[in-house]
Amino acid sequence: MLLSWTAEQVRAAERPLLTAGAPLMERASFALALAVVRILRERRGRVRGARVALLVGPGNNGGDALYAGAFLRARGVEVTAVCVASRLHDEGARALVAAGGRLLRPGPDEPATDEPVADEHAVLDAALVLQRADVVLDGVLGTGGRGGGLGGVAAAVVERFVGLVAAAGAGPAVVAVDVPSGVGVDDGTLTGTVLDAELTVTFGGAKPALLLPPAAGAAGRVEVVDIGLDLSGERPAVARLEPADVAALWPRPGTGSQKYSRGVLGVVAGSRRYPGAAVLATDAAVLAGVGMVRYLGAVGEQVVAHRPEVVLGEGRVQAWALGPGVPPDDDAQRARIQGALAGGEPAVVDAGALAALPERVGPHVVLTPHAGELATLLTTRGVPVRREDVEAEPLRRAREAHELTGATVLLKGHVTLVVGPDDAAYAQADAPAWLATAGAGDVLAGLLGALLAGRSDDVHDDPTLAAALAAAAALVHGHAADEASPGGPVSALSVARALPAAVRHLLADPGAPPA
Ligand SMILES: NC(=O)C1=CN([C@@H]2O[C@H](COP(=O)(O)OP(=O)(O)OC[C@H]3O[C@@H](n4cnc5c(N)ncnc54)[C@H](O)[C@@H]3O)[C@@H](O)[C@H]2O)[C@@H](O)CC1
Ligand SMILES: Nc1ncnc2c1ncn2[C@@H]1O[C@H](COP(=O)(O)OP(=O)(O)O)[C@@H](O)[C@H]1O
Ligand SMILES: [K+]
Repeated sequence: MLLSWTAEQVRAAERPLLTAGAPLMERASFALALAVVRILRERRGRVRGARVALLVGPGNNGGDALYAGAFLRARGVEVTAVCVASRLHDEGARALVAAGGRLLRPGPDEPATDEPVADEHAVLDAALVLQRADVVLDGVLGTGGRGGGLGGVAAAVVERFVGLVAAAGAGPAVVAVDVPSGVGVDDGTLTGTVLDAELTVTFGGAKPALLLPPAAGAAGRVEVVDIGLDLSGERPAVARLEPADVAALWPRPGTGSQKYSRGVLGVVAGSRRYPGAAVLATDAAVLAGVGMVRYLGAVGEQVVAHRPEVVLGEGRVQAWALGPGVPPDDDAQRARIQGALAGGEPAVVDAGALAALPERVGPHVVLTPHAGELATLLTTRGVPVRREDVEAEPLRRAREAHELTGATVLLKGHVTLVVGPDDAAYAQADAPAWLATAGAGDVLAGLLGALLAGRSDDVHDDPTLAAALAAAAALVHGHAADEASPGGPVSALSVARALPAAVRHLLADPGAPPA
């Protein structure tokens, strides 16, 4: 599991070590320099003679970059620090200069003020230094940053540099120091000017912005460096499940299992207008490995024609998947959905079922909206927001929906967020963008329903488990998309079809990357 901690948690964990004189910045900057060396070897074979440019802000984040620069000088790298703040980490700057590095000061401003930049030529010179480098280290702001993007000379230099790279069609590798400078470190917001990185080297533990959309998109690959912080007593702010976690959560049949003990999933989905949603949700549930699927709705014949394993009509179930392909004016399905939710079994509430949600439910109910549906849900409950507002602050909006409804909330997107009780939050980035295709959400509803049915007793005992199961379903969904068509387009049906292999691979070797 990849865990992240807030800036305050990390600072608190650093304090006793700094008091004891632990060389945290040396550890951080040395690891950072090694990451740069690896990239230089990959990019140009040789380290000696390479060019590295540092974007340096006023605090310790800039200090990390400067010390890393001094290490790189010792390996024969040409290092230029572009200092974009009036203050500078003095010892770091001295170390770099002593090692033969160069300091460039394109302007006097602070990193995020709106003051006009005095000298356009100096900005262009600095941007050219960055463009001509093999690697650029972004050390303007770290956990001391207040979000909202860069300003002043930092923004001017970064914008100019990005323009030069776009015009040239290629540029240096950008490595963010701890976080991409200017992101909302704790909430993952991304506004204003932020330099996109291909790698973020982060210290002590990941920060929420590295996992959360939209900021995570600017972070690239994330490498966590252990600098000796003890965060074991802290509750992580945001977690990301990895394959081994999913293997531990997935229900496996034993020799004594029979179909009822493995769990029965009730599916209320589809309509004459949208029969495909019922087919996809039931298909996914069967293929995810549930004991039995019961279908309730108007298109049972089509469901059974496609999946003869499915049983039609009412009966006992251990969990529900509700809502795919159910239009708002379908009174019969709406009544079934409300009846199902009244029964207290774990349930997935998707698409058309979101409008039938009672005022309050428990966390054993998992809502699976996309951003537009979450905006509608919040708006109907007195928080008027638009889809763009949800996309700008997905964690905050998903939390609001959890607080207003009591449900576990899975917010779909390129990164799928799950929030549950006790501030639990997961951010899963397992899906290729090809998965953004009609019907993919219906597959997720069936798949998650199957998982809830298989672990229904455990969810009854501890409803907070639903959040981890929802995150696990998002991971499996993404792996199934990769399995269906590695690196290429997928149809929702092919994703459902790939579920048995995706689950098999995760259970057999959870350490292996997706196909
Ligand atoms: N504390 C430690 O011992 C360690 C810290 N480390 C590094 O130190 C970083 C944190 O350093 P700092 O606390 O010095 O903070 P930063 O270097 O992130 O920021 C420096 C200062 O910039 C100013 N600032 C922030 N946002 C601004 C804005 N929008 N406009 C203008 N000014 C703004 C603030 O006054 C802030 O203190 C971490 O991200 C990490 O890179 C690492 O060296 C590991 C050890
Ligand atoms: N850019 C993206 N990259 C990866 N996965 C995505 C992206 N956009 C959407 N998805 C995933 O695709 C699925 C789409 O679901 P949904 O919006 O409900 O579509 P539908 O209702 O057509 O099934 C979700 O699981 C979502 O997380
Ligand atoms: K940074």
